[in-house]
Amino acid sequence: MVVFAGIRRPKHGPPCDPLDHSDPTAVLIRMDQDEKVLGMDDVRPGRRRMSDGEIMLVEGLEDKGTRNGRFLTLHKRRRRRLSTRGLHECPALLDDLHHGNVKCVLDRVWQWPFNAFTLDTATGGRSLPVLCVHLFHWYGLMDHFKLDVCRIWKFFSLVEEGYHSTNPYHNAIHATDVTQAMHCFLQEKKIREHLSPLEILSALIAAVTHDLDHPGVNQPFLIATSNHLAALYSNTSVLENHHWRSAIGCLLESHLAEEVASVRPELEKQIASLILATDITRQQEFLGQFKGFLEGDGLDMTKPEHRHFILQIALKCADISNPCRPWEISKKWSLKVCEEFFRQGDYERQLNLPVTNLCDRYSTSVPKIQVGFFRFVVEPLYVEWNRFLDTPLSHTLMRHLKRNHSKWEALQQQEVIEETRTEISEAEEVSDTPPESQPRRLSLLTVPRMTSRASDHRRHSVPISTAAFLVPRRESLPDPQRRFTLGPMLDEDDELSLVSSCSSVRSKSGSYTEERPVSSEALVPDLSIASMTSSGEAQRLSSILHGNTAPLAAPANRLTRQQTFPPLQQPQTYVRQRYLSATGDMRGSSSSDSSGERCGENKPLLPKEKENVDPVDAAKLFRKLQSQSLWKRRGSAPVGLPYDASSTSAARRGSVPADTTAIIMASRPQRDEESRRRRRAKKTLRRRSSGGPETFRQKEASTRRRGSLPLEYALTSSVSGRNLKDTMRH
Ligand SMILES: Nc1ncnc2c1ncn2[C@@H]1O[C@@H]2COP(=O)(O)O[C@H]2[C@H]1O
Ligand SMILES: [Zn+2]
Repeated sequence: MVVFAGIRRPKHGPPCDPLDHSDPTAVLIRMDQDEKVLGMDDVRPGRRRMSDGEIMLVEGLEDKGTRNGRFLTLHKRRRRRLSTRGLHECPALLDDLHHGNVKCVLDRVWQWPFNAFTLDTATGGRSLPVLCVHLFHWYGLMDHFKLDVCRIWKFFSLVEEGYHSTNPYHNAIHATDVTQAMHCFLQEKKIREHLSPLEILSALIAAVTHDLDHPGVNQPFLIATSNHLAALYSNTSVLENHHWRSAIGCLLESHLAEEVASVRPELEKQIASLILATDITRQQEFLGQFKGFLEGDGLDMTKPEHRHFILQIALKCADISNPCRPWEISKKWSLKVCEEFFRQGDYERQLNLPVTNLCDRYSTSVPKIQVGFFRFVVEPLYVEWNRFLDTPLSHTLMRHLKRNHSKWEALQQQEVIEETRTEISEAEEVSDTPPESQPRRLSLLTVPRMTSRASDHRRHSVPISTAAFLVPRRESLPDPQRRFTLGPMLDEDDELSLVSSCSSVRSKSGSYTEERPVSSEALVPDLSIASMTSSGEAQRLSSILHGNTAPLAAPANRLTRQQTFPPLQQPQTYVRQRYLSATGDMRGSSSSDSSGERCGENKPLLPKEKENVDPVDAAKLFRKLQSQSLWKRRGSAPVGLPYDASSTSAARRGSVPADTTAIIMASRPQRDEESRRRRRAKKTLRRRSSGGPETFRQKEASTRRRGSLPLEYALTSSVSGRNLKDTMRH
């Protein structure tokens, strides 16, 4: 044991032996696979079979083991055991195997090439509580704060439950990933040496709860759809405020709050401040301050405020650390985050809202998004982080970041070439086909979406109800070919994992299921945060959130829980009020941010409206409400602020009337795009018919003109403030 920041903790143990002699299960499994004594299909009904993930994990471990010869003796043991026992006769052994695998992953939890997906598979989807309980033990927090292990487990289970498993990206695995990254940063000497147990406790809880109850859409979307949270937090750090308040809700409900009563105010303050710092729109603010410290008097880590600032930066880095993971892991995260963006774009399209550039699967692509994100968001922060740490870990991060960046750039280039080729072949077709019937082409490297084809046809200018009857969209390449093109980007697993559990999906027979009618409820399937109940309850929630820190009686606990996450079983009479709804009675409730940081006061909310309106009229009603309530909504830009209509994202600010922007944005870019397209096609044809050689540069240039606003624009402006808010904020 060594003493660490006043806490007792075990030393790093030697790397565990995955096929430890005391772990007979692994032996049995290996025999099953190698010698086919027990085929997987032979497992009797009712017995538990190994999942694919478990088999892969064991195979991976075995490969390593058998090559270096460490497990030779096990081969002997294996034979002996097999003759006496079969896996199917003792399914409980699989639990041991589970534990062996989990232990193996956890023993490497301090290493950077950590794969949260592997831990999730090994733990049967419980990576979040497993990792956190492990870390709490590892740091000695259980002993130091005399925490009850059951309450700790309950707390992390609640947190896990609070993440939406239906989100491709903002789910519990992302929380696990960020917490592990935070753990790595906390191990860095410059930081570790000075941290107090309370700071470690706050940092870990903040990391694991930093996106709690994330709805899978960003703040501008919540504002544009008049979500009650936007009003509750005055359109300011809406999600981040909700995340930290949800974290406090879990502390209360698990009764962990009572166990840390002596430090609770400080703990809550730190959690709030750390989570609020993850608001990506505040990146410039933090970066400027960080640079100031590094270039000026430096940071004095003996000062609590400096330590807290570094923890804020550490959490921000951990939150966007996926580009710094090894390529295979990083790529997986990239695909997932883009799929979430694209889903939001689909919702926006269905609600007749202007589609955020970054979220439009038809006009942007994963490599494009990644290149912009790496260049304008991740690198600037990590350059400074590396300057501060300057350790083997930070060098490793930078190495991965650069390598991954180059790979995305190469993929983007490849995409440009593919697009150019397709453009030429399309141009040839154009000469025979009237322009009106030309389909919109998908980028070759977009995340595949296995939803109804019908939704692909829908355009802003086409009424939702008629969209389903349009002629199917043609693609430049037949499906199998598209798949092939996606080869370097996606493996089978990626594709499958991107299937939305909520969208229409391809049925087993291969046909596509019907698209659901458009209603705000259907659009965001798991938006539990919007499940506010009656105004009375909302008021009680408000009082709990804003300062009533007295120990809660049971009903109050239940209330917090109910407001934060969807009740497991909703009463029959429960009326959901999402998007279009807010509670009139809440007007009087007051709000104060106990952290004193960027948390807005309560403003009068929209008139009470039920969400279960006629789905066909949802968009109409939505626009009406928008215009009715606009004067009440506060935004960071005044309502009448002139804005650049060419920027979709700018147009989507909550403070700008959604109805007018929807009209402008729905018609303008499309018309422009169409006419540009025709001009381009004609030009290409002219060039080709005149027999003039077309250089690559020319091709590239013509391709670049395609689509709506280039990502670079959004991101560059975002760095200076405005568009980043609208695009990146999740
Ligand atoms: N690989 C990525 N590509 C694009 N955006 C990302 C990527 N990783 C993280 N982000 C964005 O950065 C944001 C950081 O905070 P969030 O986790 O709330 O939401 C995240 C996403 O919106
Ligand atoms: Zn996050």
